[in-house]
Amino acid sequence: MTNEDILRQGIKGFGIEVSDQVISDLKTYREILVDWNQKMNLTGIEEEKEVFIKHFLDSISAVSNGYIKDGISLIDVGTGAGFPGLPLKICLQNIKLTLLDSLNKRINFLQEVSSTVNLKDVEFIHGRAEDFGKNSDYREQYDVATARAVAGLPILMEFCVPFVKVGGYFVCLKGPNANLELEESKAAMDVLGIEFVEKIDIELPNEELKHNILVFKKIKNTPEKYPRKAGKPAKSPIK
Ligand SMILES: C[S@@+](CC[C@H](N)C(=O)[O-])C[C@H]1O[C@@H](n2cnc3c(N)ncnc32)[C@H](O)[C@@H]1O
Repeated sequence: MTNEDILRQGIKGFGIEVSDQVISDLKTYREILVDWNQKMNLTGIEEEKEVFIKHFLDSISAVSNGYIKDGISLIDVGTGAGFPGLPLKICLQNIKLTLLDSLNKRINFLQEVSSTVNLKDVEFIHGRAEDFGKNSDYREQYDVATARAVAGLPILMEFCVPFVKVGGYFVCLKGPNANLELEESKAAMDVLGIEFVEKIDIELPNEELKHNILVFKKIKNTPEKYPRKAGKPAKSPIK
């Protein structure tokens, strides 16, 4: 199977129609990623097949069970080189996407990819989740918040949940320790106003490591006190 076949079939396996344009846009994304990675640290992997599976298919797997779909508003917190937000947007072009990261160089990269592949309705924010989660233009404005590889779960909840509307979802991509992290996050869930919905096991082609998606539903408004000031959630996670 060619790398392109792996990508195409993988996306179809998550229930998404794949046009030639989507494949071509993802290939362009990888080329810009490899190019900019020579000048700044964006990713540890560059090889085409690895990027397709570990970055693109892993990101797109977040559509599983339908919480992320065309037309919703989504904020990707600590998006780095755009994962999972940007591959999701390339596949589902009517998502209203906000990409947030505290490193400005990464934001410049994301703008370059988005304009090259002609994405509409993407907002780029250079800043910390703790600051923007207090800003009324962003607070409780999103159908879904996502995050991958940003922080331990209780910290991540404090970063992400303030952005989600009541009735919306926090969809979090996690590795093999998801169950343990979930156990450690009970207090944060209570305080921030979410309930656990489900853990989805994800299988990716040629991948031995288990990936999980944890889904939480927002059931009440997050108290004004949260998120606490920048640095505080990581220093003393809610317990
Ligand atoms: C390990 S990278 C992961 C990037 C991407 N989500 C991925 O899966 O490849 C973590 C990213 O989170 C960002 N980050 C960490 N803490 C943050 C915060 N409090 N607010 C915003 N971004 C943050 C970092 O700048 C970095 O780009």
